[in-house]
Amino acid sequence: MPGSVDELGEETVTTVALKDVTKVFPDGTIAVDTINLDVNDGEFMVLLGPSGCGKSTVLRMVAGLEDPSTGAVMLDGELANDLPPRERKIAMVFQDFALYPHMTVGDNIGFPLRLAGVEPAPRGERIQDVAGALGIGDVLGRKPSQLSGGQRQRVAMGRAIVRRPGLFLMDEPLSNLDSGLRAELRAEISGLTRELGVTTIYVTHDQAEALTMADRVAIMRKGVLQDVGRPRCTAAPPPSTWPRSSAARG
Ligand SMILES: Nc1ncnc2c1ncn2[C@@H]1O[C@H](COP(=O)(O)OP(=O)(O)OP(=O)(O)O)[C@@H](O)[C@H]1O
Repeated sequence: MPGSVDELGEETVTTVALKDVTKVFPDGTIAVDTINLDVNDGEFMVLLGPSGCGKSTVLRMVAGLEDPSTGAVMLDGELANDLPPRERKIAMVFQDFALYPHMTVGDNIGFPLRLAGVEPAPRGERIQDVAGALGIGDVLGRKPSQLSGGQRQRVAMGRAIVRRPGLFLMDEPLSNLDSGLRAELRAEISGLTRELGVTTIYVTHDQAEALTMADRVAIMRKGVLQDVGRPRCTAAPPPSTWPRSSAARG
């Protein structure tokens, strides 16, 4: 099944399926144990669990930064286990986002477009659009060192979405920010990804973050997927009250 086509005419990925995916590191650590998970087109899926439960390893396998030991990573219905990261057409934002310090904000955001050979005029327009949507349109001429932490994180997001990816992976992107800013950016991220219709997998250990942002939450513990479900619309319930699937383990 083909993915969608981005505005540069390239195919992008919009669905992910993990089939019996296990990751055992060379030292014997079982980081991920027989996980099955489908992420649908346009869905905001949150992977939630305590530190060390294997969330990042799942994300890294989807990105192609780790190979599964066994099982299949499917992108748009096709086996992607052997596909190198840059051929996966996926955008990523990590906790330790790295901006290019010598470039302005505008050049940082526009860098993926420059690499793709997009002409300066349409590139500038697209940078303006993305920066406007992220509320950083007035700092495009600054260097990253002249920005606040929240602004830097917005630039990293802008750089990731500027090519309108079909799939967006985020690993604890807000964990270095203070709580007020985290709440603000949470709303922005979920609003923006929905507006763009981009399929998103978002990793966090923060339950409030998961419940406020997710279409569905996948709860992990000790490498095992314990449950997948929709957060309630009303006040956030504690995890113990969540309906448990018959397949739940551990
Ligand atoms: N390269 C590696 N070699 C050996 N063990 C590893 C390696 N990378 C991760 N692990 C182990 O795999 C397990 C899962 O790690 P992972 O980073 O996926 O967890 P996490 O849920 O994302 O944690 P955190 O929220 O702290 O980032 C942990 O026990 C970790 O120590």
